[in-house]
Amino acid sequence: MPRLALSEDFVADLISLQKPVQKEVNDAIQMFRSMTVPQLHASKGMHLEKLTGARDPRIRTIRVTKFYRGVLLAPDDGSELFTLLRVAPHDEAINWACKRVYSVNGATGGLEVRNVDALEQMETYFETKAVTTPARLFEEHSDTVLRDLGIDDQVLRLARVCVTADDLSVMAPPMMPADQYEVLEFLAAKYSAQEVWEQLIAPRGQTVRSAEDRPTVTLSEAILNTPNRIVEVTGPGELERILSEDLTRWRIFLHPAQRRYAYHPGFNGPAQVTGGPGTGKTVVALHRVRHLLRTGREGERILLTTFTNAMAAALRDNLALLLGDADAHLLDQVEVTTVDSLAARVVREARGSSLKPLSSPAEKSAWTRAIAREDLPWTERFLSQEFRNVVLAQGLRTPEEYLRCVRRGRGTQVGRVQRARLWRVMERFTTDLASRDSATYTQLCDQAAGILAESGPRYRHVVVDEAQDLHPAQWRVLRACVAPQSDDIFIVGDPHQRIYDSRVSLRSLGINVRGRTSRLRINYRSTEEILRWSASLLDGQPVGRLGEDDDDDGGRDSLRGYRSQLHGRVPVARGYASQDEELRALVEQIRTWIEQDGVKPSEVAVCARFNTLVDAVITRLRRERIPAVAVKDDPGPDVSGVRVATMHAMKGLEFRCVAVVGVTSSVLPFAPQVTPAEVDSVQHQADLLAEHCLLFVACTRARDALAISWSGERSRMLDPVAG
Ligand SMILES: Nc1ncnc2c1ncn2[C@@H]1O[C@H](COP(=O)(O)OP(=O)(O)OP(=O)(O)O)[C@@H](O)[C@H]1O
Repeated sequence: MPRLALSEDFVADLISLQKPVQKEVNDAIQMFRSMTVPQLHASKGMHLEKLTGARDPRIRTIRVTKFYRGVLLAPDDGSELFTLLRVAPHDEAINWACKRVYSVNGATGGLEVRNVDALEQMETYFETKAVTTPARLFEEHSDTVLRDLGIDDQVLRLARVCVTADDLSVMAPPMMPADQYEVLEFLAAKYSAQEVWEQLIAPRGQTVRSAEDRPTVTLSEAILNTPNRIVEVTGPGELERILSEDLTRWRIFLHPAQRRYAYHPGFNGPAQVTGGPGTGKTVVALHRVRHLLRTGREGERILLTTFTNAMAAALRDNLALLLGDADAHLLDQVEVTTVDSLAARVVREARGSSLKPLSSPAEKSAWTRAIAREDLPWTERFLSQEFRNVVLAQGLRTPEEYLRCVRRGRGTQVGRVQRARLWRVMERFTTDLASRDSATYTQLCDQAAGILAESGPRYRHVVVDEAQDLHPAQWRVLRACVAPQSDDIFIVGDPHQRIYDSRVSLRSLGINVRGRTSRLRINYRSTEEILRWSASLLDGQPVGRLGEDDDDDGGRDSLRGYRSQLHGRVPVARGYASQDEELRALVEQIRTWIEQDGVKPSEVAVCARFNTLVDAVITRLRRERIPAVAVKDDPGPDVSGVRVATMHAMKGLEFRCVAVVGVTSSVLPFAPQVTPAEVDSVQHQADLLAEHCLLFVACTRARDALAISWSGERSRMLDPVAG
């Protein structure tokens, strides 16, 4: 019987087909699998055909419907493993198939494809273009070094005529083989050959450094070496699972960098994956949960946390999708929640009744009460930050501890006498709240961490999404939930998306990820144009590493090597004389997206800094007969209408088109949110950075199109992009 594998491109084609055609494809595949190889070749129905003019002699087509053809790679290594490469209308399939050549990457041993016709044209073009330029992009690397990294003859010739990184990007996949392109991209970004080896080749299991010494890899071995782009159909239910209607690519094909951590056989302690927006960190977290469930013991419990209840609901749905029917019974072993909800429950169970979490305005009033009748030099904001960022962050319990502590992350000096006064005010604040059966969320976490530390761990594994915004008290809850052991905590997050004021030294909290960290660099969500544009909003901003505050080595994170393989329009940034004009232009923009570009209203989002503008946008859109809904009302996926939200509420979401409105100097940065430098210079920097990150988060939600606007004076935060 022939064996069958499906390529990523085939799966993408299949997803885009109408249901009846999908069914016909499914039927054809079933028929294919039920025949022997000789029957297959003889079958009139299948019409397995060699193509005249195909550049790769192993390429065949089969008949799927009257109009559609499947493109196959037939084995030439004595195996019976066929790979379905595409399914497309007849002419398109033939045209595509004739130009492709499949080969085995010399370093990764994976199967790769190129558009050989297009690359040959590029060779002629760049050879002529480069004649007058002696300096070449890869001149510091010898042919041997490039070959050892998997670069083959044709790609080597092309690499030698590249003068700039832009020359290389013209030949991005699907034109150039993806693994080889990635190597060249890293070298062009000034990674050394050694770093490229360590980051791209060694993780694929290659141990032999020299290309000359490596054994030959057969076609079927190469197919099985490419789980990031090809999946073999194994058991009888497997095909149905792959073809199921909820099919999405992230469930099947992981980038090697994603797979390496998601399916790591076992970390000897906490592990961490970072990466810019859209690099698939949540996807990795979900696959890690699946791996832990499949390899763990029966009944072992897993805690999967994220930042908001809406995100927890989405994570739960996606986990159920990933597990599918086959592993659905494992879902009961996973609790998906926010750390705050978990903490509130732990406290409620311990007290026998719940504490009411305090809203921000109620907290401000409580501080006002605590300082009433005293002539103190501190504002409510200063007190609230001191309580949250020093007392609760360090879990201080007594005035003596507070007197002795190092006030990490605070830029003001506070002497002994002042500390004693501050402690009294904070004590009054907590007593007042306790008498009202109320507490801030951070207090709840602080209490829950204490309760859990005494009662002992409750889970075998903890997996944390959106880790960048967790407060030390929340980390203590997580640390106490699971005993220190192998695979105890798996963390994913992006310090460039830190929009709440939480600086943490994970090491000091007993979560040491040293030697078990990885970074993702390919963005699967947005176009390269949106990515570059958004990343430059953070140019020069001092973004610290995830989980390291200034007391660690204070190193900086960076978006180096962060990129997308998708391309589209450059974002538009435009100012207007009045808000009315700005909203009129917004309506026009949304109409263009929906009516001309065919985008569904629910795939369009508008976001603003505050709810007042969110409400104004909704009213305006509805007045113009464009359906609009507020994200905070939690519209399900079936509700139509443009999504409108504050920038904070955009965290973790994604849309095809995003408009960010009201980006004026008065709201970004928002002065009341930024501690004046003279009050606390360290806090000032942290607050300003959070404002920059907020705009960055909003912009990086866009997949295909991004429009930014303002009325009146433009925010200075747009200076790097708007000229
Ligand atoms: N291997 C993959 N193949 C195809 N699509 C992927 C892959 N990994 C992630 N994606 C898609 O990329 C998008 C972003 O993924 P995800 O939300 O996991 O990224 P993230 O890094 O958590 O993003 P953010 O930090 O911006 O919230 C999603 O649409 C996801 O389905």
